[in-house]
Amino acid sequence: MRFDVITLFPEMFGALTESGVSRRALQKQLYSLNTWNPREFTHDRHKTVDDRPYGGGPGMVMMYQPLKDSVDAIRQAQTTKPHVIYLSPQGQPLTQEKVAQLAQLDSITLLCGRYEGIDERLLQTEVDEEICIGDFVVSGGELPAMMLMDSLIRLLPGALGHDQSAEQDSFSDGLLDCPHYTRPEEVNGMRVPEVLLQGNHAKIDAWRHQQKLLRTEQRRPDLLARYQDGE
Ligand SMILES: Nc1nonc1C(=O)NCc1ccc(Cl)cc1
Repeated sequence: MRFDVITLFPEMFGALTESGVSRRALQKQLYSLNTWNPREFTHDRHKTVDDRPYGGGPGMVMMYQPLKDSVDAIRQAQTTKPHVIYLSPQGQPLTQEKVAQLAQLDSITLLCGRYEGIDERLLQTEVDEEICIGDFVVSGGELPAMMLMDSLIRLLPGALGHDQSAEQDSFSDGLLDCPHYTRPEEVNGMRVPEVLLQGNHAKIDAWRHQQKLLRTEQRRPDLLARYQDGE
């Protein structure tokens, strides 16, 4: 998987490349990451990437030209046609199902906005889809982009060791995850459920599935409805 990211803060993406599953996957060359700073595609002394909004109002808007030139440079840098995604609260809500679909692509370009927004003409002409990671607002598209990238990277073959498989993830089967326990068997007077200690794997699997259903019904009945409809 090739990732290209358009961002004013490329150093933020060290959070992915410096630790954990995403660091190891990069070392194993399961994906590549190139960041592109629109400031390097400006031609004025002040490297201007934003300007005041037409129609007035607070804040600034990211200008079309530096972003367009960034996208053009990314298209020029590869033979594959990248799938261009803009992260914003105006996008389609991200689901694990969508992540699984995107994980099949060869090249994804992520456009990270800052300020109040991006000139709409760039979105209309260069962006294939807008994705929202939750109904809340953060200060820029970088953290949402890293969350999307992390959810994709962990699904790449070889990213998770054989002992952690993405198939058993919460949401991978549309249900919430079951409770987990590890040593010691008793801590502060609290014991591990006996079924998990007896080594009967059919019973353990049944208990875990029942816990997933119970937890989903209690915490996210909306997901249960979709699960039962076999969606
Ligand atoms: N929620 C979300 N899901 O995806 N992105 C978000 C989000 O809050 N982005 C902040 C943001 C996005 C674009 C611009 Cl120009 C400024 C700030």
